[in-house]
Amino acid sequence: MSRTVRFTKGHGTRNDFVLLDDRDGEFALTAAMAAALADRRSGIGGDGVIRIAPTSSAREDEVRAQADDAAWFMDYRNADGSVAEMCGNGVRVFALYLRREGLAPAEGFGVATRGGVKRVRFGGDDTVIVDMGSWRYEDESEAADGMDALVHVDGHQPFSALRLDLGNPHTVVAVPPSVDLDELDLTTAPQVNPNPVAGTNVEFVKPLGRGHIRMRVHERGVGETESCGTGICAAAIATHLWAGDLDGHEPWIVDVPGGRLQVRLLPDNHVELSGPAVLVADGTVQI
Ligand SMILES: N[C@@H](CCC[C@H](N)C(=O)O)C(=O)O
Repeated sequence: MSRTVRFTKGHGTRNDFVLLDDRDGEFALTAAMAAALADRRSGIGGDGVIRIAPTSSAREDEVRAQADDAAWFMDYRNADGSVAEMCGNGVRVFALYLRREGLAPAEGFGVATRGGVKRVRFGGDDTVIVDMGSWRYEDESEAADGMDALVHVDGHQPFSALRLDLGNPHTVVAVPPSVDLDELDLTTAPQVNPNPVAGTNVEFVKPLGRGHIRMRVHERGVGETESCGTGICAAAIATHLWAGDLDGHEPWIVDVPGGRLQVRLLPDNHVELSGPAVLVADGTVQI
């Protein structure tokens, strides 16, 4: 059965999403539906597709359990249709949509995700600030010297990297001074060792100055994107760990091809992401 659904196209530093308004919790976002909508030629186009649904209507028990803290669930799928636990840019666009529609308090609120409840608030000029929760090492025992993986990109010696969990998996590469970040071929997925069973997002980082880095990212389930909020947080955390104590130099500034975001490292391993979100267009689509 096909149905007509309201959609909004939005982006956060050019990491773009198709938002589907399912405020009554009436349909499921399938892999095929997400991939078709995200297709840039035959669909609407996006790095991901987000269904906006009441948390109480979620199929997953762990998500429904968040309903007391977060009325709305960000049901996220990558452009290839795969499910992701969390999306740092997506949650900011999602929050802006809820505010515009009057579905959530303008002063801030919790958003339910597969990676737990994320608290959002608004700055000026459609800046959305999100407490991404607490990060952890993928494997703390392996990460003693700040590196616990190797990443292979065509034409280069393997790069050392650190695996971090921001709700979703990340592998952050410290790009050596001899390698030009812009020259890396990210048209195919970098090979990561140890091989991550559930896949990983891979961030390539260069320092620009104290508390300031530049990053490119290859997203799991998408390919190279112009920005990735969880990846930006992972990159700032990894660089902070590699650099040692940089107290007094927060927030971190992270430049990506799609723009600039800020990251604050908070107590209890919490990390806060802040940057612009934009709602571009509204329409309806048959699904
Ligand atoms: N673009 C997102 C991350 C989206 C999910 C990711 N591709 C995954 O599969 O984990 C962000 O802004 O964080």
